[in-house]
Amino acid sequence: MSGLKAVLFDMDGVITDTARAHAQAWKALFDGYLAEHHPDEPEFDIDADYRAHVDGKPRYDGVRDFLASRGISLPQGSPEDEPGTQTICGLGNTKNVEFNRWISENPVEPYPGTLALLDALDAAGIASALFTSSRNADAVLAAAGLSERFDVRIDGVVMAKRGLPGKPDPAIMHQAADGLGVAPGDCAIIEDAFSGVQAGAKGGFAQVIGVAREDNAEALDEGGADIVVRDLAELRLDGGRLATRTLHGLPDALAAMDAIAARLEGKRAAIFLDYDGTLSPIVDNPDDAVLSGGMRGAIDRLSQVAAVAIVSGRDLDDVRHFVQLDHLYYAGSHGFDMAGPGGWRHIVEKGKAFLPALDAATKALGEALSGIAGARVERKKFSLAVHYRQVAAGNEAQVARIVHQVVEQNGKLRASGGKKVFDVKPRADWHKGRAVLALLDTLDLAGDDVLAFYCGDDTTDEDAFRVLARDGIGVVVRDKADRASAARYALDDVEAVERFLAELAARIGRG
Ligand SMILES: O=P(O)(O)OC[C@H]1O[C@H](O[C@H]2O[C@H](CO)[C@@H](O)[C@H](O)[C@H]2O)[C@H](O)[C@@H](O)[C@@H]1O
Repeated sequence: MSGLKAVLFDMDGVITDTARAHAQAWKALFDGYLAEHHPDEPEFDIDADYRAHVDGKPRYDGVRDFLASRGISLPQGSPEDEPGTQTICGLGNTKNVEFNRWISENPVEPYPGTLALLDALDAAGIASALFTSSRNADAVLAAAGLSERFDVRIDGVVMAKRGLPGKPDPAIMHQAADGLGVAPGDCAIIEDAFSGVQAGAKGGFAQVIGVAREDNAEALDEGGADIVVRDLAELRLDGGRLATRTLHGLPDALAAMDAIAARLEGKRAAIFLDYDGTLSPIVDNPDDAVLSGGMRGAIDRLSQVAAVAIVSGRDLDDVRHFVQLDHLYYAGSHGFDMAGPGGWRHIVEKGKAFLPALDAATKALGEALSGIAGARVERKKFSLAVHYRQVAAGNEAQVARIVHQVVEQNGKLRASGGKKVFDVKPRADWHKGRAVLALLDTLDLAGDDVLAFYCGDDTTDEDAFRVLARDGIGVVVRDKADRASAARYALDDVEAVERFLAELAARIGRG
């Protein structure tokens, strides 16, 4: 197989975090329209309806397809129709007003993993281009500081001028490849929408990469993606093709100490450490996960030469009790609850609204799991964990079913799988990665003169690896089972973490 000559990127949800802005704008439009004209129809489902009917499509196609899914048809109208006009175009224009309001009121952030991949493509001499059905590409790229980043850009405005059909037709992707002078068979497509991966699969491209930031990996796979990742930080170039980074394939952080030290030169260090499975070995009973004296000493020495914070899924008080180093910063409940020396405390405001939902889920899960021996519900202030390490193998599927049922009925929470645990967290845009960024800000460490490290072992740590994918260093603790990871280095086990922290402290101390 020859190497890629170009990679073609979709925009919303692939380059910028604007897919949720579209989803919210569509919801505002359709909920308003349905309430007024079809009050018996259920509201627009921001996940299911968004993905099935509007994601990735040109604006007016999205209006038509969603309304058709509810058996509603409207006249097409014209693009000049005022927002609010009862036509396909009029409703599409209303959605656009909502979308533009969102981007004027919220920061538009490029994903660090995408920027890291773009850098790697530049370094390898592989061209990149952007295609999007959006007519707002100018505004979105400007807000993200990426106006000049792509030599070739085919957007919704160009599509309208050239009369190009929308996805799942691959015309827009072919035009982007043409613009670069590269044949489709030498290009990879990166897409987060079902209609987009379908288009890529039809279009004769060398590789189609699906980006499943939510629980839609299976759908993208079925749509024709060759590789599905959660974030582009999980991709690497291998022989000129895109491949997934996995725990077992990542370079060892101890062996790469010289390269790591070189990146530290002239910089201050900020070290973020997960607790279970990283600082203390995984044990059967969460109450027994004590920190060894050796590890405590290594963390303490590191904290003399760098800022150190512990970022855990555990309750804040619980993890502080295990670590027992009062001069460190801590983030508990997956980052919703933070504390530091001198009585500093910061509770993430948006977490508070979820306390009743967490209370209800704790009660429902406690009752539903009471008949399953070994199942345990651990409540943290802003999250909860359902442990099944001590559940008989034959009953594990039942625990999973109960957790998913309770979470679905609750509606305000989401569950993710970890090491023999389901972490149940608020359905809010907050996670360990956001907590790391917030702590860097708080500690005045958010500049270019700081190199941030994050060490972790489980799926919830991937959020932190992703935010540091370009400007920081993610180090993941390997597991027997391989899986994709956004980290850049790996360590074998908790002992290796201790050696790594000790070596890091020594090198920072010397340098
Ligand atoms: O973010 P972390 O600090 O890694 O916390 C993640 C969860 O860790 C704990 O559960 C895990 O470790 C236990 C003790 O080794 C083990 O018994 C369990 O199977 C693991 O999933 C903790 O109890 C949870 O609250 C954390 O969410």
